[in-house]
Amino acid sequence: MTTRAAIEVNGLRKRFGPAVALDGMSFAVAPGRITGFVGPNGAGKSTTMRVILGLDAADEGHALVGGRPYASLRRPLSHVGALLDAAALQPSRRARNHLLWLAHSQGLTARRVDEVVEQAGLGSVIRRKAGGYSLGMRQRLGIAAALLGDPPVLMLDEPFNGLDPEGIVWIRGFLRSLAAEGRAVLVSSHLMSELQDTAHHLVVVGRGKVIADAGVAELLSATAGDRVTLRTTAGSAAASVLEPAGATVTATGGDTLTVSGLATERVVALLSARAVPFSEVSPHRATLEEAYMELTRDAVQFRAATGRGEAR
Ligand SMILES: Nc1ncnc2c1ncn2[C@@H]1O[C@H](COP(=O)(O)OP(=O)(O)OP(=O)(O)O)[C@@H](O)[C@H]1O
Repeated sequence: MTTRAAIEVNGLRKRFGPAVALDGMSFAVAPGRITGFVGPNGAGKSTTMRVILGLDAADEGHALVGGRPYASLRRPLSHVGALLDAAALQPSRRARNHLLWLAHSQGLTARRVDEVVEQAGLGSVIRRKAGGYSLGMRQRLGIAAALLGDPPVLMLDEPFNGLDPEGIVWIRGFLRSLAAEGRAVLVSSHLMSELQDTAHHLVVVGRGKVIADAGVAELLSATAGDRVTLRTTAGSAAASVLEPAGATVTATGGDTLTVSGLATERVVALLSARAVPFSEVSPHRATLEEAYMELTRDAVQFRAATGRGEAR
């Protein structure tokens, strides 16, 4: 038996005039884990989320939440909670009233509002006007709103935006606890370092389609390849021993070199045999940032021009 995906996006295509926003976007989001949704500016992340929520219509393809189109969901907040634009608030309305209004529209109680306010850590400020909220507080308010209907699926567009370091630590733990409860959590972000410690799975997109759809651990090991990090004060001596043995040696800053083409043990053996001093030889550990840069190298729409190259 196959478990139905919490979100299914299938062959979405969408143009805005001449601009192709989505060009065959397809992926699935599983319950019980955090799926990072990452890609360069303009890759189509927000448009995809808007199509899933029925806020934009796709030209082709379809998106399902819990196996059904969003438009067919009765009381949608109990199926999917979303934070798309934290700034979209009525500034003169008190934050609690904003949540009460949403709750009543879905047949939910004021008690539920108080629960999500506590969950989002807004207890002390919830009676203030939303217009006076910092971006971080707005993000928390948006998350509280997304949780109102206790939905099995959560979709958050750039939820780390505007959060201070404490807020970032809070949201990482909070998202993990939501996934541990069995919910599907789709999070878009540019903060790859945050996703490294947060997401279980990544859907990497560029120019309106999926470039990679894989577990975080899998992506990291594929990026690390067979590279070895070597720390030595005798860089030239090390290169003259390792290169004839088939290695490619690249200086990566300070006394650190990256060696590719030889296994870690072989590097240690060769350097030791020729008495080349070193303080570290270890398998290269890729960061998610590196994996992302490699995957999106060809898909970036707006990267600073180098030399006489074009920006596009
Ligand atoms: N309402 C709109 N009208 C015209 N073009 C649009 C509209 N919404 C999105 N686009 C275009 O569609 C493409 C995808 O945009 P989208 O906002 O979905 O990307 P994104 O990955 O969310 O980017 P970012 O990380 O910058 O938020 C971009 O080229 C964008 O300019």
